[in-house]
Amino acid sequence: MTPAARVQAAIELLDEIIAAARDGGAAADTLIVRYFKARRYAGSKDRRFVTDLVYRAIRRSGERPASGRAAMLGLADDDSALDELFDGSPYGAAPRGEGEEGTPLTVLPGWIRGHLAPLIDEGEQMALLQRAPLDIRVNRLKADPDAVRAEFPEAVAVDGVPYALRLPDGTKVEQSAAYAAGFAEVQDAGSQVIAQICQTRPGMTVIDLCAGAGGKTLALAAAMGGEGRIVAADTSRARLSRLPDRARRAGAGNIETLLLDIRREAESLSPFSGQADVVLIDAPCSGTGTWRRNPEARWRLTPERLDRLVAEQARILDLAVPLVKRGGRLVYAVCALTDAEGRAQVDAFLARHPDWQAEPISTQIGREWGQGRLLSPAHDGTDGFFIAALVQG
Ligand SMILES: C[S@@+](CC[C@H](N)C(=O)[O-])C[C@H]1O[C@@H](n2cnc3c(N)ncnc32)[C@H](O)[C@@H]1O
Repeated sequence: MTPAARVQAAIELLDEIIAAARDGGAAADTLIVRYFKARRYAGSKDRRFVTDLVYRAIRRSGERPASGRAAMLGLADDDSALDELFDGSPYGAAPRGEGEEGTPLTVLPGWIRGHLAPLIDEGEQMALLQRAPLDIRVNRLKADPDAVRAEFPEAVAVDGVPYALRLPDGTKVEQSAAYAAGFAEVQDAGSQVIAQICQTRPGMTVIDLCAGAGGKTLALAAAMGGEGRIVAADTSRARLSRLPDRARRAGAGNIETLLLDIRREAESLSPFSGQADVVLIDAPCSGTGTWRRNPEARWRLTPERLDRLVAEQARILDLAVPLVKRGGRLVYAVCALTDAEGRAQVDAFLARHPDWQAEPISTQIGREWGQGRLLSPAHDGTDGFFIAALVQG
């Protein structure tokens, strides 16, 4: 493909990604794979070049662009070599029209700013344009950090997160011997902090109520040394079905999965009433804290969707209450930086359940925020999270 044809391909792909974001269609990664499957003439260099252009254009557009062409022209505004490729050559992008404007550089959709925790000021918001680091968690069920570090000599430790290692961007973790042997999992250091805050110990009964594919379940299992019981529950069969294989690879033999029927969760959970030493709610959320990793997700969130998520989080929190045994803890986490999902959500929970209180969280990561802690990309170098530990008074 000529350089100009690559620009045109990026424009076409961005058109598809914009439409999918607007209409709830497939994710950008999926659309990119499909696009190149149907265009076998594109070589690996073409694919890399086009994909890089697409993600650079997505990253600099907090607001959903009007079109793929507008998004690419916006990118070309800051890159004269790219601008010259709008040359009208065969298969290439048409030259810029008189007064034709590109999408302006924005970090976030305008409406979300007023919803973010005030700690996430404009300076902190800029960090959401950067690329996220690549972290792994050493699986202490099978390996020790020194052995894993020997396989990744450029890894650096993450302060306050004992089993986390930060790797150079592009490290092929999933092709490493350490990964194949179950010695390491890819996991953001902030996610590892959530598991730490759960303070799970061998012999406990633990319910991971929104377990997904089990990223945090596996970290909880590692802290339990394989002793005790972990129930990994979720309403998504697709996500939950990935957990048994991951658990086997990690050597975690004490995890059971529980598929929940949405709105009938209480029925399936009733056998665990008053049983759990720890319930973790890693709730469905806006994902604002992970927008560095999923920049296109900024185009999918709407005020209405945010309201629905907040209501669902409150419902799940209330579902968890009867499961926690006397003296047990409920850990609530969202990878979100909005107050409605974090600080205000927990305040509302405590108002609904006056016999519950928040426990101080002892970790050097993050900042105290309301009755919990806020981790942010700018302050902590992790994904953004709000976390609270709740106990019955
Ligand atoms: C943030 S994700 C969990 C990620 C997971 N804990 C991990 O570490 O990889 C939120 C999960 O909540 C699940 N979920 C949504 N509504 C739920 C409900 N009512 N009960 C349980 N799980 C629910 C979603 O299917 C999704 O997997």
